[in-house]
Amino acid sequence: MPQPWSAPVATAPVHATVTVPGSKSITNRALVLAALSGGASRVTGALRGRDADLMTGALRALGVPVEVGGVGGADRDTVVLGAHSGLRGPAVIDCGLAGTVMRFVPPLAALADGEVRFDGDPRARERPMGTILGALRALGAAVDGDALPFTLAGTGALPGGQVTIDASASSQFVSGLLLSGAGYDKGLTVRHEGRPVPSMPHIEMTVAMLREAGVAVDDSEPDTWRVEPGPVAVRDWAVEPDLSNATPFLAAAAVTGGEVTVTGWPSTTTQPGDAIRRILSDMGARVTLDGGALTVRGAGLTGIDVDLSAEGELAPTVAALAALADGPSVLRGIAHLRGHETDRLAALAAEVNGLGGDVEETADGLVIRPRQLRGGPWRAYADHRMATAGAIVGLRVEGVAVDDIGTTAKTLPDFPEMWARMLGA
Ligand SMILES: O=C(O)C1=C[C@@H](OP(=O)(O)O)[C@@H](O)[C@H](O)C1
Ligand SMILES: C=C(OP(=O)(O)O)C(=O)O
Repeated sequence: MPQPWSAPVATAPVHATVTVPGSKSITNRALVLAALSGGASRVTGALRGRDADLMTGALRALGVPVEVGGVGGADRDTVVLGAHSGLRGPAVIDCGLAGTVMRFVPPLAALADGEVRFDGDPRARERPMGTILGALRALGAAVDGDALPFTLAGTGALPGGQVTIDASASSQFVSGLLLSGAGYDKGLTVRHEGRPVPSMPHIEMTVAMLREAGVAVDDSEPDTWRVEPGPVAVRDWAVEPDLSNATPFLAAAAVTGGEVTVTGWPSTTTQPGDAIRRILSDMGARVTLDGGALTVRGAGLTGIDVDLSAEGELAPTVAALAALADGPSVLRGIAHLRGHETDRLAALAAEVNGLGGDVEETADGLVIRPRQLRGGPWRAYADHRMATAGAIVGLRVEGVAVDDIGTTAKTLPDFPEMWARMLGA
């Protein structure tokens, strides 16, 4: 186990300008679509982090030529994909703990010729997979399990057609199927039946990027998505900064009464992280977006009653803010967080309460009553967002020690250095 990381306390209001790396969600969609196109393409502004490395590793394993860092490594945030004449096995895919790899690559591998074996981190074996593997079987694929590890025996083509799933545990079941659906003989119609699908902006991101790649998608009927069969256009992709990963830095302004600007904020986006503007403003911060610069000025911090079903990724940041606010908060609509990198509802409650807090789990969220917190250990549970939530709390509570800050490398590889720079260290 690495040494615990002593979260730095902000001894003064934080004033900083921060640039965050590329969006995990956009990077990994762009990589899948680029691989499906079969042509040579570039992804610029790409995330360089574990989840993106796992995705490039998966594509390479399936026979796609991939150069990370541009040709010859000259451009750090560029991924160059070479032309290829089809995906092929045998291959072994390491999904790590990346939802985007474990849910986006099997539908792609269903088009490969040969056997593809999938596995991941110990916790990845517990994350929900049965829905998407069942859907692939219904669409004609031979898959031998309902969770990691499993093997998919590809024949180079998939009949496709119509499938009904319950995607209430993860929007990634829908996104994963849609991303590769144009490659199936009959295309693909996915119908959702069950409790509401979480993280809908992520499905909108999938649909928008498919259309940008020339794929015809019909999403006019609620809970139904139709992807027509056809080619995926060969094109280059430019990745937006990761807005969810910007939120711990913006939170630093809110909890210290400081001012933090994040550069490159898109004026329109499908990223759910954009909702931090509304959330921080509802909690009392002043939020302005001016020419791509998003600035948060802290001015008191009130509690909030918020449904995060569309932007569950923000729950750890919002929970950390709420623990430091001056009134109680309720976070709702996030039962599906129990299937994330860790059970985030249990983890947030355990870690804040471990510092003397008062957090109660509900069926679909958290009730957070701010208390005077004391220093102590903060477990990250191999979850990048649990680690950054600990860092936020540590700005105001002396002696918070995050057991594994390195886990931020999933999507924010330089987090400790970025945090120190923000604090002027
Ligand atoms: O499609 C995506 O890129 C993602 C979808 C969401 O998953 P869930 O719907 O499982 O929450 C989100 O939480 C995850 O971080 C990324
Ligand atoms: C849930 C998350 O990740 P994953 O893509 O692994 O599902 C997340 O990043 O908050």
